[in-house]
Amino acid sequence: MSRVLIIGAGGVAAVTIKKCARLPELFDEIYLASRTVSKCEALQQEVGIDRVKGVFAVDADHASEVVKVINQVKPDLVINLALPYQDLAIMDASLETGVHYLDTANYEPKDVAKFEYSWQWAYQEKFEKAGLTALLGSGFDPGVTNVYTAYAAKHYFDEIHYLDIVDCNGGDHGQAFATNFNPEINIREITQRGRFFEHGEWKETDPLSVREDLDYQNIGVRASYLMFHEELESIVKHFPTLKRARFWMTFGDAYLTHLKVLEGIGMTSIEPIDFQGQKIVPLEFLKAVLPNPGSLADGYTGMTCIGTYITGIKDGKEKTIFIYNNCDHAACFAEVGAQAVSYTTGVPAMIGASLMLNGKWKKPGVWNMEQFDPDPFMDMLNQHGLPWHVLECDKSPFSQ
Ligand SMILES: NC(=O)c1ccc[n+]([C@@H]2O[C@H](COP(=O)([O-])OP(=O)(O)OC[C@H]3O[C@@H](n4cnc5c(N)ncnc54)[C@H](O)[C@@H]3O)[C@@H](O)[C@H]2O)c1
Ligand SMILES: N[C@@H](CCCCN[C@@H](CCC(=O)O)C(=O)O)C(=O)O
Repeated sequence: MSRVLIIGAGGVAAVTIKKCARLPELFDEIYLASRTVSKCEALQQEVGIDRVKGVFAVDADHASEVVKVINQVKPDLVINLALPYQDLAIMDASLETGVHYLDTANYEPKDVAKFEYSWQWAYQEKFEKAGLTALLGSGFDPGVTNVYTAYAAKHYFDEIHYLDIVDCNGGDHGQAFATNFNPEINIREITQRGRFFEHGEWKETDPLSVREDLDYQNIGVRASYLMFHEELESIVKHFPTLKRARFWMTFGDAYLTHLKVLEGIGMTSIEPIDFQGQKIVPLEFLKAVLPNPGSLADGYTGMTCIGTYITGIKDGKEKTIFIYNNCDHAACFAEVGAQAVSYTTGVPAMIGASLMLNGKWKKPGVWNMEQFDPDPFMDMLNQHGLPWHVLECDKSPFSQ
């Protein structure tokens, strides 16, 4: 019998909770806590009070508040689906109360747009000594892309050398400009300098300055831009044979034009400004005027295609494979009332939690997804709405 506490009640949490609720043999008691308790109540109504046993208001910026909720619920596992700013406070609370931990995005300090694993990896010894498991980045990217890499290394190669993760949202939500997950986190990520790993060192590029036109399965050719994404950091550490690792995301011209204008006029800044006698952060204000990502789901058409190209050596010969998933926005809406970006994150969070609860992915310490056996995770992706495919490629599709 397992009891889980989910923290956060946004787009991703709404998918995870619905998926967990369908597996009573693993998630027999589900509790939900978030800053705004009315959002938790709405989800409880939707999913059913028999499955979501209790809801709580919590400010997860403070470990002491999370500890209070954990002590009331006494869960086996905390699933952190709030924002990256809360990761450390929730990890501290998990340690204090002796509860396992899972998240989907690595820690980022609110006042510096910088995300890296150093802060969370520093908890390794504490979790190990406490006999607790912390699973980091159980979304799609990071998450499934790490598992794809581990699966390829295990089943397709003797040694992997080149990795390119590609993330295409080929969908149309009909809005002039909107982000598909938390706008503040999304825009902070996209506007950073690009970074990739080559021959043992990290190299930087100007933001979105390197482009490849790539052909995505069931979508077509899309402009794809080199960016830094957090899974690169853990994957190059855990697969030291990699000579190069890069991440690419697609953006349309209209999206980039809006972003350029917003940046140009200072609306993406995280530096507080004075506004009518009050301090406000322009990016937080922008978040308030942009559509709520969850609201995009109704009427969203098209698909995402996220995958990993891997080139390496098998039996002395070089080869390239592409492992990917297509996820259809409208099908996600029909199934759980969400769009595909929330769905592709929320389902892997449920799968990571399942494997922790059934003991297949349980080991004291702090772990990235690629450090566990990929096979049970890959099986569950096929069973729970994110089927994957492996293409053997004649050659790598990248021109650089
Ligand atoms: N790995 C991936 O593939 C991937 C992809 C998309 C999003 N994500 C991550 O998923 C997480 C959730 O994204 P989302 O789109 O659902 O965001 P969202 O903004 O829709 O939801 C976040 C939720 O957290 C709550 N929250 C915020 N601050 C809080 C606090 N201090 N205390 C308690 N609750 C708080 C909000 O009220 C909201 O309910 C984010 O960390 C995001 O970075 C990961
Ligand atoms: N899985 C991604 C989700 C973000 C997709 C971002 N692409 C933009 C492109 C929009 C456009 O070109 O119109 C999007 O918001 O979908 C992640 O991990 O960050």
